[in-house]
Amino acid sequence: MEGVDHLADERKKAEFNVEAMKIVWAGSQHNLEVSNRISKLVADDPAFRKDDRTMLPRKELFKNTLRKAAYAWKRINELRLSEEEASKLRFYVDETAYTDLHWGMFIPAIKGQGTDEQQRKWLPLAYKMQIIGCYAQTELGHGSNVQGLETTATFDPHTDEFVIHSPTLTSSKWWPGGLGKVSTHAVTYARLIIDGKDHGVHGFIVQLRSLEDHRPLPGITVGDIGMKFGNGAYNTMDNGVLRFDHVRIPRNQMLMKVSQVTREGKYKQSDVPRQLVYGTMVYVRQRIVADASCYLSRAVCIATRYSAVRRQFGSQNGGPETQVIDYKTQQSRLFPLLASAYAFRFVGEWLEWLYTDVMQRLQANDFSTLPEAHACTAGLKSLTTSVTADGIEECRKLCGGHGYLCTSGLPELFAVYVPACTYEGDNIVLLLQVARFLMKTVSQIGTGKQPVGTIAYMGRIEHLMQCRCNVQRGFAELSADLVEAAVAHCQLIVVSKFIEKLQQDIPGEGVKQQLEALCGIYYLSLLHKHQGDFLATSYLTPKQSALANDQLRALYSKVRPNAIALVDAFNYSDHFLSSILGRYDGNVYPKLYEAAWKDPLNESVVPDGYHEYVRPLLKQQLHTARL
Ligand SMILES: CCCCCCCC/C=C\CCCCCCC/C=C/C(=O)SCCNC(=O)CCNC(=O)[C@H](O)C(C)(C)COP(=O)(O)OP(=O)(O)OC[C@H]1O[C@@H](n2cnc3c(N)ncnc32)[C@H](O)[C@@H]1OP(=O)(O)O
Ligand SMILES: Cc1cc2nc3c(=O)[nH]c(=O)nc-3n(C[C@H](O)[C@H](O)[C@H](O)COP(=O)(O)OP(=O)(O)OC[C@H]3O[C@@H](n4cnc5c(N)ncnc54)[C@H](O)[C@@H]3O)c2cc1C
Repeated sequence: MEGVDHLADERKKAEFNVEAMKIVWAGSQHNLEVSNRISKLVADDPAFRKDDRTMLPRKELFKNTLRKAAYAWKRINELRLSEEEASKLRFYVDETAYTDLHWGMFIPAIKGQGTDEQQRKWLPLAYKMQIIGCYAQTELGHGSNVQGLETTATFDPHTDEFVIHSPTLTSSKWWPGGLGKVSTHAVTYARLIIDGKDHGVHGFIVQLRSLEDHRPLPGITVGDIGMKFGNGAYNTMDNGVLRFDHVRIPRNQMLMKVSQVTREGKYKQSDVPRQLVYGTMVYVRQRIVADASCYLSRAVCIATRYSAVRRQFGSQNGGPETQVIDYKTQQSRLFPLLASAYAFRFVGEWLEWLYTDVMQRLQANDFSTLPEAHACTAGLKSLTTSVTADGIEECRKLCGGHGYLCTSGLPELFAVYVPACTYEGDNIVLLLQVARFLMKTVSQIGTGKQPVGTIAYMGRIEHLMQCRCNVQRGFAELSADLVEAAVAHCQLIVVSKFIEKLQQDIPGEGVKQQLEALCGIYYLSLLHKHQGDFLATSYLTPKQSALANDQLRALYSKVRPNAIALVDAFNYSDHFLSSILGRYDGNVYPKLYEAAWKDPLNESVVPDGYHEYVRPLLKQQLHTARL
């Protein structure tokens, strides 16, 4: 029935102020107001339609993305949107595009690694989109091992230029988003060679395409790497391949904040750590953590609403069947994900603060917190993206068969999100970085250095103080266990930031109580999952473990009546969710039925191909049957 809220009874059960929770989720009243305004702007504009995305062939899909990106840019300028509003617009348009890399990596790379003079030259062009850039680091042969990149940038003192070259097939740049078909420029990572000496990997601004006719410049071979996983999804992006054949660029196009090459060909290093060349990745990892809660909450919103609509079994005396959300098994799969969405929101806020703090310290030449910032961004990126990708898939299963339909919104959400486990650093490779940081900390505790920040707790673990460890010895052999330790460390950060959030003043009737329940679900479900480890190490007795499980079940019951309101607090419009199962009004069945008839396959009653391929079979069967 149109206009009826099928979830109204569920909404009436809420024991807290949903509007106040919306503010907590958004971060502030101001953020909520901006979100509401921009979300409506996008939802009301037919140019941002996206319900046909999974059905479009690649070329059409890609052209459509170009159209949307250009239109978004036009609206940003017409409406004079601020950076914050423009970023929200990108969020609600909800279509991965070359612009993500231009704004999200190309510009930050120039800002982070370019000198003031380089920034003055390149940033105004990039801000006005008079040049469009990408981040060309990964190659066919190497992604994780950045120091293994093969592209060379050889200094030519006669012409004061670098010669950028791809010496092997495996040195071809491979994967950069926006590179395939759109970017005019790339921040390109290459080995700096001066006078035959290899100075390692550095960033260079290289023009790829003519600003007149968009054709590749001499010496450049560039194109798209082909279709990726899923329909729609990440195929709106032109991930590219790029080869250089002795391409010359002026010396001043090497990004020279961290190290410089003089006119005479002298290599000079600033006082800053060389790891700052990796700074763009730290920035983006932090952004990815902030985004994880958005993707997870979106899937959880769909699965929670549908679980309240869907009924199976349990009818008493001809009454309605049981809502599947009332099954404890459904709750034990769904509610920890709901709790994780909130937990990731708060840890994302904290990581943004940490990143800002580190950047301010770097300005003042204080590099002391850089290793911790690297470990936190790498580890939390790994943890939150893995849980989110698995969580989206779990939400699909929680929606039964209908979750497998594209109109549920979940298949595309999974396909567009799952590469986050790989890009910006493979999740295992990043956890190994955290493990290395933890082992270094242990070795420093042995020398009497007190750990601070997110590793302060290690100073309170008695037996660690007796440990003497060499970071390399046994590291590879024990790496699988060390990765588990790294995950546990990151989970501890998430839990502690959730608890810190609860220590703040949180207005709104019942809001804090709901967050306390979710926080409990978050850490108790982790404890439940890893109870074998806790029991084996005697951190818990079997009795405590059983009590914790009882408490967890009690919290599921506490959250149950509030579940719909807790996902309403994410404040997602139907346009943004793009899911029949997750509709705000819960009017699922008529809409599923209606949508089926819109599938192109149903445009004709007899399908194309029937006469060539089906009818001959049927005729043959008829003939056999007569025999
Ligand atoms: C129009 C409207 C507006 C629109 C607005 C849009 C805004 C969008 C905003 C954001 C969206 C962003 C979109 C994202 C899309 C993502 C697309 C994907 C991009 C990519 O994938 S780019 C490529 C990423 N590649 C990687 O991540 C590679 C992974 N590998 C590495 O990072 C490293 O090589 C390593 C960490 C594995 C290191 O290996 P190795 O041991 O060889 O290390 P070394 O190089 O020798 O260094 C050792 C030393 O350095 C420390 N270290 C390492 N990394 C860092 C770091 N990043 N920062 C600080 N320190 C670092 C390491 O710990 C060692 O230290 P110690 O010697 O132990 O002390
Ligand atoms: C959708 C998408 C977009 C991307 N966009 C960009 C972009 O814009 N710009 C760009 O430069 N790059 C981009 N990339 C590339 C991306 O950054 C790399 O794919 C990523 O860093 C992983 O590197 P790899 O492919 O070399 O994986 P590999 O390192 O080859 O990983 C293969 C396997 O080996 C394991 N492994 C690797 N090293 C170790 C180790 N030391 N110890 C234990 N196990 C290990 C990994 O865990 C993994 O299981 C993108 C990738 C994708 C999928």
